[in-house]
Amino acid sequence: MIYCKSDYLGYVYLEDGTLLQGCGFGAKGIRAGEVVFSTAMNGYPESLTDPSYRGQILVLTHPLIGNYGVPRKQAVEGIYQNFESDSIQVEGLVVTEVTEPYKWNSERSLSKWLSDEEIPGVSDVDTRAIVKRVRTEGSMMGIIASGMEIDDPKKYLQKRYDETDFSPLTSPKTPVVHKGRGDKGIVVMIDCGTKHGIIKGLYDQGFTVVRVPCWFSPKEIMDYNPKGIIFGNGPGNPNLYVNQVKNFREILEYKLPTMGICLGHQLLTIALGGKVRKMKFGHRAINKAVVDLTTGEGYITTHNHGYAVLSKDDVPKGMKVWFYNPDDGTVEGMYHEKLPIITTQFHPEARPGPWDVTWVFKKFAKMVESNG
Ligand SMILES: NC(=O)CC[C@H](N)C(=O)O
Repeated sequence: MIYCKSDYLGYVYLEDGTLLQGCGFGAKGIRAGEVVFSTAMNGYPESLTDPSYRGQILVLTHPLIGNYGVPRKQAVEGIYQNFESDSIQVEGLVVTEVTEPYKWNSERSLSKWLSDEEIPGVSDVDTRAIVKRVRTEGSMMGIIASGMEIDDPKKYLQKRYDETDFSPLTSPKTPVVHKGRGDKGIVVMIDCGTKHGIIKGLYDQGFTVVRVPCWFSPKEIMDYNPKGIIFGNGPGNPNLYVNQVKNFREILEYKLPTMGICLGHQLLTIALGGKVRKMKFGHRAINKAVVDLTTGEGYITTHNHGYAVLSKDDVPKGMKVWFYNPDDGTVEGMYHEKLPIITTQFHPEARPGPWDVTWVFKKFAKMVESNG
């Protein structure tokens, strides 16, 4: 019998039959999801609240998680400065060891935060064993159980991650306006589950950012008379966003300066006739290298994606590869030959990673400026 600080056990079950026993922490409960891992050593408040993690059980490879606790939410013009959305988005969290916080601005412990938001956590399992399975077999469904036993795994694994549309859970129901400090005008962000870091990146350029629901029609979007359009990040399989892709095609006809980030990069690829496919286990980290093909420069960037434009063969006509990942050749950004369209698969807003590529927002602002 293992000793658990929490006094209750926890389990992680992988769809290939692997069962790990550890300790439960956070809320008692049982949830299913796609099992994914991130190698980020810090930034768990940002990662856990990133809506792109909806439907996923997150395994963190760094062995000590929780050291700096959970800060109080701070917002400027409705934009969170230290969280990516209102609440925890992951289905569950798996770590090696969960620690008590030692930081002046910590409001509560990681464990308390998970309890408050009814999210189960499991600690004291060999996270390397899980990562090795996922790396060799590919991403798979799994179950996390905290303070509960998994009676019949099949019961929980009916709903498949790849076939589920999570955007109704992560997109705002009505438009949200973040009034800018400058006079750069309005940009509309089509929000299927965006990170607040992206809104901040645009706001810092002086724009008023209007976030609209992911299913808004081109007319409803154009009624704002936007100076630019942003397709943000979001959860799930991009190939399920059929209606949005149809709308995007229509919006592209207006030839406005357009930027796609992560899911937005994928949806723009599909809208323009390219292909987005599932990766074996994805990129989730804050230290992924990308190379800018226009300058030859390399950058260290934040990633969270399980799908991608896998090679230049999948790039749509008219688009050029802008960035690629030197480890596996994934296309990590594109630009249009003639139209003002740029995309990045990585996260230029960085949070919680390095700020090497925040200049992408400046580039977008310049595109808007020169479009008049
Ligand atoms: N961060 C994102 O926007 C992720 C996009 C998509 N859900 C993927 O996993 O590839």
